[in-house]
Amino acid sequence: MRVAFINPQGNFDSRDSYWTTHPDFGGQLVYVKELAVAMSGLGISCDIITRRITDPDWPEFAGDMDSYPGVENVRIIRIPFGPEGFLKKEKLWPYLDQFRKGIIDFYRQDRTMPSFITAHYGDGGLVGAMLFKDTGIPYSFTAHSLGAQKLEKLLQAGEDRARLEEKYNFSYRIAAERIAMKCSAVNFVSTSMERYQQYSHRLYRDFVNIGDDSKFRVVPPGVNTSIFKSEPTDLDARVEEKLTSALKGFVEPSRQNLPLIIVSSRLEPKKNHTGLVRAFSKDIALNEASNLLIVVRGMENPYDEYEKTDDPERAVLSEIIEIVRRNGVEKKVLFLNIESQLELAALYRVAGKLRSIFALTSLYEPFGLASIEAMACGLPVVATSNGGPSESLNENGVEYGVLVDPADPQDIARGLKRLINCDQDVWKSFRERAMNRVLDKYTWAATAKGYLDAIKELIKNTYPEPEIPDCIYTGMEIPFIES
Ligand SMILES: O=c1ccn([C@@H]2O[C@H](COP(=O)(O)OP(=O)(O)O[C@H]3O[C@H](CO)[C@@H](O)[C@H](O)[C@H]3O)[C@@H](O)[C@H]2O)c(=O)[nH]1
Ligand SMILES: O=P(O)(O)OC[C@H]1O[C@](O)(CO)[C@@H](O)[C@@H]1O
Repeated sequence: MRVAFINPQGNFDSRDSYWTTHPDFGGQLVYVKELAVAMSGLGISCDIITRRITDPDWPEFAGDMDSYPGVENVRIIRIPFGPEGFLKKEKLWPYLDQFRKGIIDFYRQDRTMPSFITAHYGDGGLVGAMLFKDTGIPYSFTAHSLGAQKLEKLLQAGEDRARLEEKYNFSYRIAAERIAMKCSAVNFVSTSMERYQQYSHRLYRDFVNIGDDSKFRVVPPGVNTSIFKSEPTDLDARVEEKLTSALKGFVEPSRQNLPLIIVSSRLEPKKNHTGLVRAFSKDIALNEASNLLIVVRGMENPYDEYEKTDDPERAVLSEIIEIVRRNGVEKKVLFLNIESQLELAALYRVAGKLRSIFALTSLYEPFGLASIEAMACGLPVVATSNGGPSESLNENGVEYGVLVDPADPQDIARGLKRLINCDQDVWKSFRERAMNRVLDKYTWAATAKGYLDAIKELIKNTYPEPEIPDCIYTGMEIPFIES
């Protein structure tokens, strides 16, 4: 059986380039690669179909085809569409019909055809629906993140609706998501709260029935336990040196053995680095007892390198540095340039020796692979209560991590202090529970099986012609969606 994975954003290559260096290279890439690799291990031919990017700054995405070393049965197929050059995900909407045509041409020439399509994010979901209309091949929709929650939380944080539209094109995104979830054979969700809470948002209410069991499958994602594990690797010593030198550079000698609060997320406003930094900076008991380590990519000392700019990643960084300076905590907040998931995992293990913790205090987090990866390496986690962590860190009254309200700096500080100030035994029991939780519940092999069980069942069914508005083929006249 052949399964296609539709990801218009591009960004897949054999070396996982930029996974850590750009805000457009996030969890969806990790999810799709790991799922395809695990499914191929079950004998399925997997095609990751994505954008071909002709851009001297992004040479890794220029070829038609690619693959992962040592992995059979997974093809990365790149289809050119839109103008030349790298485009951020928010700018792809007008060109998706070209992508659809390119995919169909590819399969005609290749003389193969997928039996099933998995479509990812709103843009992939829209293309899945178009392909279904053209070919009758059923598709699943995996949202990864739905626009409504991101829009809502950014508005609550004080952002302006029209500015948000300009930057994120929410109207296109939400219209695409509505079509994607309506016409799919099934919607894969990472938690049942994603089904009942995220899909029940009023902006989706008329497009999907969350009470319809046949439309949803809860399939949790996984952690690559050959990378994220508690056993040390050869890399740990090098990362320990890197951490020690950063501590020496940023932090006073008397504070270099304090526990670290580690944050490692895309530098994106919804990840709420600023809320975390504010909470840390203002709570003296907290910042006397710990240092805050912010993982960055491609820069050694943001204190020297930052500047006021429109680039969103740099803008988040500028805000962080302003809060730190305003509160006089420069000697308690350090940055570390981490270049791969292997280094990230090593950092978590090495930091564990200082009794450190991991923080993910996003305004809204649909699932949050980052937190379960840190848990797999033995770090207790403090995470947002908005979204997936409320399910992954809590089940049947057992706490696998500490949940906090990301909109309330005092609550963030409370959650952090609970793990920073606790007895060694309490920290250890959080660590043990966290590691076991991941091994029991979050493996990519289980994710692949969950997808395949559903797919096998679905391809037996026949599907009605979907009602897809023709405007999706023509640059889309999408109404401005009010919040
Ligand atoms: O220095 C870094 C920092 C991050 N990552 C990776 O980037 C991924 C980040 O994923 P996640 O924490 O899930 O965040 P997003 O990028 O925002 O991913 C979206 O898609 C994910 C998969 O569906 C969901 O878990 C998220 O909630 C959703 O926001 C993780 O695998 C990290 O290991 C690195 O490789 N290196
Ligand atoms: O921040 P948003 O718009 O909710 O999008 C999350 C998505 O962004 C990415 O992180 C990068 O494009 C995807 O991997 C992920 O699915």
